[in-house]
Amino acid sequence: MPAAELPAPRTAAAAESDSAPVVAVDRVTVRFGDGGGRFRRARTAPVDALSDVSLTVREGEFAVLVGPSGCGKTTLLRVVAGFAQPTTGTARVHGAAPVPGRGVGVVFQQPRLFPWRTVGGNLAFALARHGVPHADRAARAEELLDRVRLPGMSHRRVWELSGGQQQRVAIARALAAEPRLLLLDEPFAALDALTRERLQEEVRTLAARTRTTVVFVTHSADEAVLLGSRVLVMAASPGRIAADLPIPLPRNADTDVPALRGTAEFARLRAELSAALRGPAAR
Ligand SMILES: Nc1ncnc2c1ncn2[C@@H]1O[C@H](COP(=O)(O)OP(=O)(O)OP(=O)(O)O)[C@@H](O)[C@H]1O
Repeated sequence: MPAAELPAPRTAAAAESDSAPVVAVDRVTVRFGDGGGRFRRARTAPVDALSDVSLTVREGEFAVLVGPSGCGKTTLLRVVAGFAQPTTGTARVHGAAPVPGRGVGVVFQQPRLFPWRTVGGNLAFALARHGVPHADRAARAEELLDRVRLPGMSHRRVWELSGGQQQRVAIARALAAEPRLLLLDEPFAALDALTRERLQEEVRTLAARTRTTVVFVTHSADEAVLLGSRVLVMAASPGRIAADLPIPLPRNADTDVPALRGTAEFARLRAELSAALRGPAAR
């Protein structure tokens, strides 16, 4: 579809600028290694994985963190999830210090499912932790599988599924707790190119339909532009946010996502992001 035929975009700026902050990261520094090892040779210089990072993600935004290896993307996501504590500064999710698993769904590069349980068993475990009564869990698991396009797969064993199907189950498990915030750390990096494209399209549509706030980590500029309502370019040594690019592509539940990849606007934004990744601020 040529860019001229695209429906008017509901841009990040227009739709989310006045919505409530879901994530508020304020002047966060994370320093690993204090150089205080007991033996001189074991001492290493401290690493500022993040230095003075501030970030606000508002309700309904799809924020993508992109940047070179070691620039602190995973560390920032772990701080927001409550898995890592800032050395200085504060992180807040819905106004409170983040507690792992509370109101936040997390998806990692590897699906990390229980291999001895069925697909339904994996989802039932997550639903139980979320307080869903036993009698309701099978029906809820089926609903979740519908949402990730795996209907009727509840009785399958995890090892019977492809990598892409396992990652869909991991996404369904993250959705089990009805999170208002979804954090994804390179969830498609281990998948083949076609599966990856399909899952990108599904996650984009799912987020648009449910208006879930998302923070997504990737190395891929294509993935960042396709998925994000906004892309945060990070740079290393020390880890920091070097640029914040709005992505004014259409984001509705019925947007034809595959067609977006072929538009002139997508190509323009992709070039803009590449320039930002190579630019002086990102070095
Ligand atoms: N637990 C740790 N102890 C010491 N250093 C760490 C630890 N975790 C991360 N680091 C360092 O912090 C920096 C940022 O790491 P992080 O994993 O956040 O980067 P990243 O951008 O996610 O990298 P990648 O894209 O390769 O996954 C790196 O220099 C890394 O070596």
